[in-house]
Amino acid sequence: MNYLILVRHGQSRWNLENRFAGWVDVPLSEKGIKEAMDCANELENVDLDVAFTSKLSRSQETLYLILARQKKTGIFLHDSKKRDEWSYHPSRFDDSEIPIYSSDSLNERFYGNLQGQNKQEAKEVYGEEQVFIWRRSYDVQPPGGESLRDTYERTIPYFKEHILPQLENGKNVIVSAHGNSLRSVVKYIENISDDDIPKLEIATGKPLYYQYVKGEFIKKE
Ligand SMILES: O=C(O)[C@@H](CO)OP(=O)(O)O
Repeated sequence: MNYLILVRHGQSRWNLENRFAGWVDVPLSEKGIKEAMDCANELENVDLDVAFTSKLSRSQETLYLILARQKKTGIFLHDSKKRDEWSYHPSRFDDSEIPIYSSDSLNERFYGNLQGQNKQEAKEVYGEEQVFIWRRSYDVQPPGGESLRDTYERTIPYFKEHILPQLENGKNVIVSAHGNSLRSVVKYIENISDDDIPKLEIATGKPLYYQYVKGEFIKKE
C-alpha cells in the first residue's frame, strides 16, 4: 500500500504580512521555516519515492527542509528537450536520492490585481463578503485573476497526467504546494462539491496523508 502526502508550504513573508501572494515569489517567513521543520520532523520516518512541487520558492523551500530531515538528496528534473539525454535519470538514483518534478500547474491561484494588496485593506475597500467570495468561492474570479475553478482546471490535468501514474506504480508521493492548488487536489480526490469547497482550509506546514488503495484515496489522521 502506498501513499500520497500533501503539504502546504510554511507561512510565507506575505502570509505574515496578510497580503495576497498568488504567483509573487515570496519566501518563507522565520515562522514558516519553523513550520516546515516541524512538518519535516513529523514526516521523518515516512518513506518517500518521488516529490512534486510548484515553480514558487516557498513550496520548494518547504520541500527541501522535509527532504533534508530525511537525509535525502532531492534532484530536480527540469523540463527540457534534452532532459532524458542530459539529466541524471531517476533509474540511476540510489536510495538517498529522490526525483523532484516542478510545474507551474501546481502554483498558487493567480490572484491578478489583488497580488501584493493587504487582505484587511481589500476588505475595507471591497467589503468583507466580496473578498470572501474572491478568496473562497469556486467560480468567481478575483479582478484579473483565477477563480478556484481556473486553478483546478490546470492543477487536476497535471495531477492526472504526472502524479497519479506514480501512485499507480506503487510509489510514495509528496506534493509540496499552495493553499489553493491543494484545495483543488483535495476537492478532486475527496470529491468535494462546488458548494462545500468554500469551507475547506488547508493549514501551512501540516501534512495531509492519504493511502492509495486500488484507485481510491483513504484519508488518515
Ligand atoms: O495569498 C495567497 O496567495 C493565498 C494563500 O496564502 O491567499 P488565500 O488564502 O486568501 O487564498
